[in-house]
Amino acid sequence: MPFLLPLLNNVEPCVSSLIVYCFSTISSEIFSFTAFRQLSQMFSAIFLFHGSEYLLALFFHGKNSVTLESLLISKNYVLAMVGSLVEYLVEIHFFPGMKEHWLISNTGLALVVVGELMRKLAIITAGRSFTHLIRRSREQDHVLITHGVYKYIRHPSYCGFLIWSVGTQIMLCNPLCTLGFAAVVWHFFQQRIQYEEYFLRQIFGSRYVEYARRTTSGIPFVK
Ligand SMILES: C[S@@+](CC[C@H](N)C(=O)[O-])C[C@H]1O[C@@H](n2cnc3c(N)ncnc32)[C@H](O)[C@@H]1O
Repeated sequence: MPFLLPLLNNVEPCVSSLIVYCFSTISSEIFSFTAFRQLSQMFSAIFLFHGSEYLLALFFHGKNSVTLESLLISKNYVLAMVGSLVEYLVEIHFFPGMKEHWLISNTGLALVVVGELMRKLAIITAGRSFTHLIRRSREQDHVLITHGVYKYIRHPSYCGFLIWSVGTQIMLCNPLCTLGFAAVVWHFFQQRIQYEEYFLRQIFGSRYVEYARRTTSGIPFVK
C-alpha cells in the first residue's frame, strides 16, 4: 500500500507495520458488498443527521447561535462512533457471517429512519423553543409547546435520538455497541430529563406540571 507510507513516516515502525498488516488483512472484507452497503448506510445516516441538525439550527436561531454543539458532535460521541466502527471491522474479519443477517440490519435501517424523522419533527414543531443548550430562565421566544408530537411525548427529540443511535448499531449488526449505545444514551437522557424538567417547571410553573402529568417522557422507564 504505497499511498499509506507518507502518512506513516512519523509513526514507530512496529506500529506502522501493525497498521499495514491490519489494513491488508481486512481490506478484502471492507470492499465486500456487505461492508460497502452497511458502512455507506452508516456514513449517510451520520451525515444526514448532523447536516439537517445544523440547517435547522441555522434556520430557527441564525448563524451566530450555531456552534459545534448544534451539530451534537462531542469527544465522547466521536469515540463511541469510532468504537462502533472498530467493532464492525473486527467482527466482519473474524465472524463475517454475523453481518449477513439482513432482516436485523434492515430493521436497524428502519429504526434509523424512524428516529431521524421523529427527532426532526420535534425540532420543527418546537421551533425557536428548541435549543441545544438547556434554558435555565425564561426568554422572550420560549413558549410551552404542547401540540403536535409534544401532545403525547414530552421528549420526542430525545426519543428520536435514542431510536436513531441504537438503530445505527443494529443496522451494522454490532451486538456489543447495540447494548452499549442503548445503556449510555438511556442513562444520559435519564439524567438530562431530570435537569431539563427542573427548569421547565421553574419557567412554566403549574402549566408544565399539568402537561407532564398527561404525557409520557418518551424514554423507556423514565416517568
Ligand atoms: C434539546 S431541546 C429538547 C427538547 C425536548 N426535551 C425534546 O426531547 O424534544 C432542550 C430545550 O427544549 C426546551 N423544552 C423542552 N420541552 C419543551 C416544551 N414542551 N416546551 C417548550 N420548551 C421545551 C427546554 O427548555 C430546553 O431549553
